[in-house]
Amino acid sequence: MSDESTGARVLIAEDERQLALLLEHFLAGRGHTVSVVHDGRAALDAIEREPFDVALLDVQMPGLDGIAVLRGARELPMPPQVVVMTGNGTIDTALAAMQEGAYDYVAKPYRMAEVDLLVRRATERRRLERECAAVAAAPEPTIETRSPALQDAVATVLRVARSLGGLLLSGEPGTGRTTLARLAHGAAGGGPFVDLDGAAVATLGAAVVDRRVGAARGGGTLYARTVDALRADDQRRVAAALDTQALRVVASTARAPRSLALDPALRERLTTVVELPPLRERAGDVRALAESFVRRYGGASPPALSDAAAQRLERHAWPGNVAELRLVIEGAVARATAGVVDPSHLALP
Ligand SMILES: Nc1ncnc2c1ncn2[C@@H]1O[C@H](COP(=O)(O)OP(=O)(O)OP(=O)(O)O)[C@@H](O)[C@H]1O
Repeated sequence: MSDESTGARVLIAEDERQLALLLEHFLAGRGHTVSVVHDGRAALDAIEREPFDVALLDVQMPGLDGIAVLRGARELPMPPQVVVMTGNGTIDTALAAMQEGAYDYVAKPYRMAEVDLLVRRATERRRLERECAAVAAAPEPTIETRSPALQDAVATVLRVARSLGGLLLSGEPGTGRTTLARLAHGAAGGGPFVDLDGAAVATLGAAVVDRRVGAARGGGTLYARTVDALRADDQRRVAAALDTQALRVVASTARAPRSLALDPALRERLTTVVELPPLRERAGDVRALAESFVRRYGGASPPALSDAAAQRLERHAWPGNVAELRLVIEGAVARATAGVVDPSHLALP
């Protein structure tokens, strides 16, 4: 990792070659290690290959634009801090980029001193982020549940986690598929956890599949979320990797296994199938999870969950499952007065 004294690893993605050259010279002169690419696809490739601290992305580039590169980068476990360079002075693109997780933006024409300051600040942010990630990596992902069906699902996942091979998690969004995939990975102990979002491959390009599969080699876990959105040939690539590379594939889908149309090569290699029941079918879980989230978000002296609020929560259908419940409780805790969460604090339809 770079710090102030050794400089940062900086990627410049800029299609105006003269400008890219100027930036490169300037930043190298400030002690940074600089790589330059001239289009979005090359930028994303570079970010996937090398752990840059900061990426300066031009918004308008051939192929993928800066925002698409930013999106792709944000999928990686430790993305660089992104500074977006807007060409036409429109603030809208810059704001959109910030919403997508960019660190900051700079409008052309800019002064080199501005870029210098931004790169230094972004590097500092990146250093802090790394330190936080190291701490956050410690707590185990947890599934709290009183539902026998979900308890069985967790037990099955833990049982098969140590062996390499394929696991299919079927459940509505927010039921804990990602959490279970991480649990399986943690139980297996070791190797990287690599996220491949089937729904994002269309934007990121098919090469991303090979790269993510490659990254999970050697005992790692490939989490193929929304696996049914992968094209058939990409599904076959994942299937082939299961035969030839030492990795674990955890695939997830919102579809029920019987209505899931997968390429047969992949389907037959996902030998363990686990169904996660939706929250509305898990008696007792709504209240127990709500109380757990109140404690989690309530700080030093968390409010109490009133009976009326618990009953209101239990009447809701939870289309977004636990993820939705978590957000509702987070908001309610912030709004709670007099140490009690009551129905008026719940933002429910
Ligand atoms: N049974 C559970 N106990 C505690 N926390 C849970 C449980 N199920 C889910 N969560 C939490 O709810 C949130 C959503 O879970 P998760 O991301 O695993 O769901 P998902 O099915 O992968 O949904 P998505 O694909 O939309 O992310 C996470 O913050 C997770 O920690």
